[in-house]
Amino acid sequence: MAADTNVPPGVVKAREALKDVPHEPGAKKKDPILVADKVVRRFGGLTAVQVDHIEIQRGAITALIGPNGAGKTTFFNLLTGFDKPNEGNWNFNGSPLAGVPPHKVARKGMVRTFQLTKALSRLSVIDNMRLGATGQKGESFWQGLIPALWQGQEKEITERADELLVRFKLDAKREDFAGSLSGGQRKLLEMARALMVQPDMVMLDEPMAGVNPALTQSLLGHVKSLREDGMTVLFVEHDMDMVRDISDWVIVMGQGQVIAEGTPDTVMADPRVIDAYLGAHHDGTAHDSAEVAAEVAAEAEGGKSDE
Ligand SMILES: Nc1ncnc2c1ncn2[C@@H]1O[C@H](COP(=O)(O)OP(=O)(O)OP(=O)(O)O)[C@@H](O)[C@H]1O
Repeated sequence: MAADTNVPPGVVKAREALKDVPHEPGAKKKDPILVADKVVRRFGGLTAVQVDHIEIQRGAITALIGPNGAGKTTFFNLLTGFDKPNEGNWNFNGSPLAGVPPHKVARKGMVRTFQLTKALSRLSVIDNMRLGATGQKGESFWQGLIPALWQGQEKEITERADELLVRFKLDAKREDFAGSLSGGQRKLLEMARALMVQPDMVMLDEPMAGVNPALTQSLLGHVKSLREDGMTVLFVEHDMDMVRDISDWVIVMGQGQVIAEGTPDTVMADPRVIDAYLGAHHDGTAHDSAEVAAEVAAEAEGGKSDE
């Protein structure tokens, strides 16, 4: 069979790496960049995360989906050092990361995006980018500590920031307050900021939330370009169109656990996944599967306008 010359090399590589991976929770990958075991996070009596085993394929785009309250954000926070687990271990690029603080996690090459907070909104776009070079979320950290960290590398950091602003078409907004950007431009800034540390893996928290349709394609294009640049992407998203469009692999969480894994089409047709969404949102009345699938799709659509 002739190779499809229109498929970008990053996509071919990711598909090849995942083609024989079984579609089951905790499936082993050919070349995992991240491997986590027995990660548990409890809040009082509630077990928010209880992930037995998870592997993320290097160079692929993996979506982490699941109904509200499934534990996706908590799991992201644990992996990136912003929260501490009750139990569990994980390795990134072969080095253990449990207990490592966020800025060190970022320097090891794993970085997550953050929604722009109030403090960050009051900084200019270029200052947000410079702050991204520390792998820090910002907040109280930026005031005192940053200038010291910048000494000697300020020029290099600013040059990289400016290059990224051009790539993400935010250069005209360089001096504007980040708070003045539109929803979509904020998402672009969040992504550009994360790239300041030159990561191997980027974790995106709801990259499409609040994005106007005019910027949707541009955002999707930027996420796909990360894969073409050899980066691994793990993202949490409720927008099922986006999940279907850009993911090589989908991992589904339900009640803190991984309940399904596979390619987007397999996962979205999986009765366990449909049940998990219905269990979280509906009264449990029996439906036939076509009706249920339509409801899940409608919920995903509705979820978008709620954000
Ligand atoms: N700091 C906290 N204190 C107490 N409970 C928490 C805390 N953070 C999360 N939880 C609870 O843990 C569970 C998992 O929440 P989490 O936000 O991780 O889910 P999610 O899958 O990201 O949901 P969503 O899609 O709505 O963002 C929820 O029941 C939530 O109420």
